[in-house]
Amino acid sequence: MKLRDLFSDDAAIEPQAEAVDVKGLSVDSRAVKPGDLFFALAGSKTDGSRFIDAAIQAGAVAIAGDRPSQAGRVPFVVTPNPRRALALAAATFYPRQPATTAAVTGTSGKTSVAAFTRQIWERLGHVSASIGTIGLVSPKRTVYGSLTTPDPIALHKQLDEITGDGVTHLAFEASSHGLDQFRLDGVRIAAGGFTNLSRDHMDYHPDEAHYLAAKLRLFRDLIAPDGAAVISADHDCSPQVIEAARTRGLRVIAVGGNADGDGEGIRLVGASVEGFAQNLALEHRGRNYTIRLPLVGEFQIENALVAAGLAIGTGSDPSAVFAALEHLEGAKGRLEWVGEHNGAPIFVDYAHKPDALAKSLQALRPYAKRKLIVIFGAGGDRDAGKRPIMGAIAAENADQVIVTDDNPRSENPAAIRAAILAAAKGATDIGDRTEAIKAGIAALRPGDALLIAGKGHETGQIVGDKVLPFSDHEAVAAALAARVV
Ligand SMILES: CC(=O)N[C@H]1[C@@H](OP(=O)(O)OP(=O)(O)OC[C@H]2O[C@@H](n3ccc(=O)[nH]c3=O)[C@H](O)[C@@H]2O)O[C@H](CO)[C@@H](O)[C@@H]1O[C@H](C)C(=O)N[C@@H](C)C(=O)N[C@H](CCC(=O)O)C(=O)O
Ligand SMILES: Nc1ncnc2c1ncn2[C@@H]1O[C@H](COP(=O)(O)OP(=O)(O)OP(=O)(O)O)[C@@H](O)[C@H]1O
Ligand SMILES: N[C@H](CCC[C@H](N)C(=O)O)C(=O)O
Ligand SMILES: [Mg+2]
Repeated sequence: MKLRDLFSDDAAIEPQAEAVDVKGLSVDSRAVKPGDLFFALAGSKTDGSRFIDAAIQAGAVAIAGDRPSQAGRVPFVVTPNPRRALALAAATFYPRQPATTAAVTGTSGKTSVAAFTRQIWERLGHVSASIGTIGLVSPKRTVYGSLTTPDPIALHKQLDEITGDGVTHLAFEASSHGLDQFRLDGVRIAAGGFTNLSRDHMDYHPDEAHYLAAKLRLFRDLIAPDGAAVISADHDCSPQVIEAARTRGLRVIAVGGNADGDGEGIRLVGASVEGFAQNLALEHRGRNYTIRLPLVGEFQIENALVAAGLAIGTGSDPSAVFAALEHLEGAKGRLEWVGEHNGAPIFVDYAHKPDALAKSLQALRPYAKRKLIVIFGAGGDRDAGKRPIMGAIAAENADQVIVTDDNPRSENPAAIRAAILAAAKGATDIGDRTEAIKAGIAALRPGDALLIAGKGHETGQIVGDKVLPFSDHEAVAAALAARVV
């Protein structure tokens, strides 16, 4: 592809460089291949412009960045926002995208909403995929991904491939990092969803306002002008998100108890727990629906309604969409029942931030007639401020707390646990997660319930720079099978 064709008019390209043939795109000098266009990006740890020489040495035929460089040996494209230019170039270079794409943002629930939206579309007969924290899930390929919102090159390569596979419908997660770093600016988004907002990623965003502003980019800048915005209406921040969507002229579908059931909204009229399912009464366009949602956890109602809204907002028939909710399966490790001991259920959940931990403990309270036990930790090299907050939430919402390790990374694991324990009176400290799980299960008596929080679908324990194989699912299965409990 010609260099000129990869940029919009705001990029300055010397006329003699316009026809340079670009064979690939790269943002990492260590991954540059001959023929690549290298984007020099200012990052959080270093600055890509320091690696321009290395990129040229590796075969880069052109460089793009916001400051002209002395590199001189290959053409340099000056563009005011290189990260956004990269996203648009990636969309041009890998041109195919599923015809219908929905994105979801919010502090919690993105992975679940993306999975639910894919399942609803699938049931309605569309070839569907989802991309996010648990990777790419599509009929022809399932690929683990390390980022919630992949970088634009990986993202558009994947969109192009799955479209070639026949995928027509895609739901994907828009993380605040992804939005802030313009990773998804090249995607044609027909509908965007918003779940909720609470403390997260305070190691990246300077404050909550910056965090919310990143999320609002989905509605302010990215959804197609004739697209839909599906917004959970039950939070303090909901009016602000709805306002942003209305200002853009998007079709707003509010969902939840505060939504308007007479019109576009999906109103939650009532909900009751029945075993491991919930019965919902809904109203949409003045019609009433009764649904059995086969999922544990009040928060899954919000996720299911946002997913339903995304399907309706992209043209699916409401009654078929609501009927599909009766078949939803939770995403792996999201308040997932993984076994029982002495008749007490054991759940694995990905709650690794304060609000999620509170919500999942509250969701399990109805299943613990006696004691609710929780095992959790906090990641190293991540927001340290959340540790005591999570400790206090566990102490308040559970009857027995075991603090353990969850990806200590470069930090001292005992120090992370100590920060949690300081706010969790009476908690037990068991660093080794396998031992903690054994102890939690051994403590179970009839009428109890156990929550193992923080790792969800993860299959490794990150200690230092090593990823040691570990899964909560396997640790539970091993403890139950070995009858050590
Ligand atoms: C903090 C963050 O978001 N970092 C992301 C960002 O890296 P960066 O640009 O800040 O990297 P940097 O190390 O400062 O380097 C700057 C530039 O120099 C380049 N470089 C660097 C060294 C070298 O030798 N040569 C070279 O060319 C780098 O490739 C980069 O382009 O852009 C990179 C490319 O897109 C991402 O891989 C990287 O994600 C890192 C690995 C990461 O851990 N991100 C996490 C925090 C993240 O994005 N999480 C969110 C949210 C999770 C959730 O809530 O679910 C996600 O979407 O996954
Ligand atoms: N709507 C919700 N409200 C509050 N908590 C939720 C909600 N949905 C999920 N959770 C909690 O958050 C955890 C993560 O859920 P999920 O993976 O769907 O969200 P996410 O936004 O993708 O999270 P992440 O950013 O970590 O990938 C769940 O295991 C549960 O504890
Ligand atoms: N068990 C994990 C969760 C990480 C979730 C990820 N989305 C992030 O915060 O970057 C940890 O704390 O290491
Ligand atoms: Mg996710």
